[in-house]
Amino acid sequence: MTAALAIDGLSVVFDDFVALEDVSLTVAPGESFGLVGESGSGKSTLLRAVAGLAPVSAGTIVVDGKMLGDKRDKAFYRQVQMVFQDPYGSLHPRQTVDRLLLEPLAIHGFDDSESRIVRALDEVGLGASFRFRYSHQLSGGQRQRVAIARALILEPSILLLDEPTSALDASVQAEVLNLLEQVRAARKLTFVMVSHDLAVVTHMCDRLMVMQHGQAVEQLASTDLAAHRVTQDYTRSLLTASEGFRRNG
Ligand SMILES: Nc1ncnc2c1ncn2[C@@H]1O[C@H](COP(=O)(O)OP(=O)(O)OP(=O)(O)O)[C@@H](O)[C@H]1O
Repeated sequence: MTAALAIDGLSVVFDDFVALEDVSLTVAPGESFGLVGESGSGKSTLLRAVAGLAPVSAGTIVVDGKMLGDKRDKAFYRQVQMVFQDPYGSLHPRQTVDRLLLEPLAIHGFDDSESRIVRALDEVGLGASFRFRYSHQLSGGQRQRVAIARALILEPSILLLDEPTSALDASVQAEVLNLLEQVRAARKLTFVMVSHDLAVVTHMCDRLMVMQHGQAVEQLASTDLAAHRVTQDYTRSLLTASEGFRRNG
């Protein structure tokens, strides 16, 4: 079976700082793959490199059998969409939800925008009453639903999710994670999801990669992480830290 995403020997260097070094991973179609690791370990850089937002210094990225070059074309963004952590920064505050959803449809030349916008709002649980509100009038959770609708409206097969709920309150976080799970199941999407929260990744992802200092420490199934079947000391220390946090928190 052709992998949804195959990364081989990927390195990203900013000036002389090595943010990613020789990272390889393969994600199957319909799989949900997590990236975990301490702050600065290169998780976002990996997603950004796939999306064409970080410079690839070495290695290859193949999406659905197609090797990506330096520039991403329009077809790539129909296939791969990214959802960022901060729904305040990623949506223009003075645009209506309608305008925000129309923009990608116009760029890609869709002529059935009316029905697509109605369907997208419904799919993310917002409904028609939100259509002509401005994004600055929405809560963080509602904004993130709009960001998800905007990502889904082009019917991508892969979503790159960079800490999609970590800017939200705990209860809203759970709602948005549930929404993401629902749309993944309904549309048979492939997810690559960054989170600093091991519980979120264990819950949402089939497999995950642990990263440290821009390198892959190990890859394992979420069930193995949950059962503490890990091989590397660094992964063990992440587990201990997250459990300590939970006990004290
Ligand atoms: N455009 C850039 N120019 C220079 N350095 C960068 C750039 N983007 C990222 N870095 C550096 O690369 C390293 C990895 O950053 P990255 O954002 O990928 O980490 P992360 O694991 O996602 O961390 P966090 O969980 O805090 O978001 C960091 O040291 C960061 O400062």
